[in-house]
Amino acid sequence: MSGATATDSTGGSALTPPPGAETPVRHPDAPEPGTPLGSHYEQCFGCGEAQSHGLHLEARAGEGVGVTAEFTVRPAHQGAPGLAHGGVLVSALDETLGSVQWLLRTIAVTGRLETEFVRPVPVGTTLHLRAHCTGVSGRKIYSSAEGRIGSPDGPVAVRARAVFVEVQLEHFTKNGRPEEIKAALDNPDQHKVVRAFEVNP
Ligand SMILES: CCCCCCCC/C=C\CCCCCCCC(=O)SCCNC(=O)CCNC(=O)[C@H](O)C(C)(C)COP(=O)(O)OP(=O)(O)OC[C@H]1O[C@@H](n2cnc3c(N)ncnc32)[C@H](O)[C@@H]1OP(=O)(O)O
Repeated sequence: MSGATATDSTGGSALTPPPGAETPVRHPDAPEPGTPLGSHYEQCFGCGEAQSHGLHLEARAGEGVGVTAEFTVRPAHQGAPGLAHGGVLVSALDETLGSVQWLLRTIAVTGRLETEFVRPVPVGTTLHLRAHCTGVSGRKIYSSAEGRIGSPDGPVAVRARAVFVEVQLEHFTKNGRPEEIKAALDNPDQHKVVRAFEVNP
């Protein structure tokens, strides 16, 4: 197997766009670079402003099909004493990579996500994240991300690559728990988000 490219059940290279993948195109109505993207769902663990247990990650539109985000590691995020839990860092990367959909105006969920932990991230650190789309192939959206310590030019602490798979709104209405689905559909702000993704609720 030496030198072979890792493959998966999809038959292709897992995390890099396959030959013939389309170059991602920023949607003409995507928010201007620097615009805060807000939350796609107020109870989201990654970005929800009403989620008291969440990461409260704040993402902004970047250049091209990219985003930037900040996440500050709090004591509740520890794995080892004084250091961020790896799974929490993966969540922050997942959320940042997911935010790229705002620029494509597509709803997609994480299919695969690979993370490289380059350095430990102490509690109190603000992680400066950026992510961009690297290719689109059918319903598969390929993207990559990195997180830097303390500033956008700080040392790299984490890197990730992912494949998101485009879904319809029914993905959530059919699979989610009825009480949260109802509350979300009753919330006018949620409808605005869905419209921003060009999906009919
Ligand atoms: C009520 C109101 C709600 C409002 C909400 C609206 C706003 C929301 C906005 C944005 C939401 C984003 C939320 C962000 C949160 C952060 C991101 C997360 O953490 S998401 C959670 C973790 N992920 C999952 O829970 C996925 C669980 N998995 C699945 O549901 C399925 O497996 C899914 C959808 C990923 C694929 O299932 P299939 O049946 O649709 O897929 P098939 O038709 O077989 O494949 C389509 C293509 O995708 C590839 N594919 C399928 N699964 C793949 C995978 N796991 N990895 C890579 N490729 C995969 C296949 O090979 C195929 O490719 P070929 O067309 O043949 O080239």
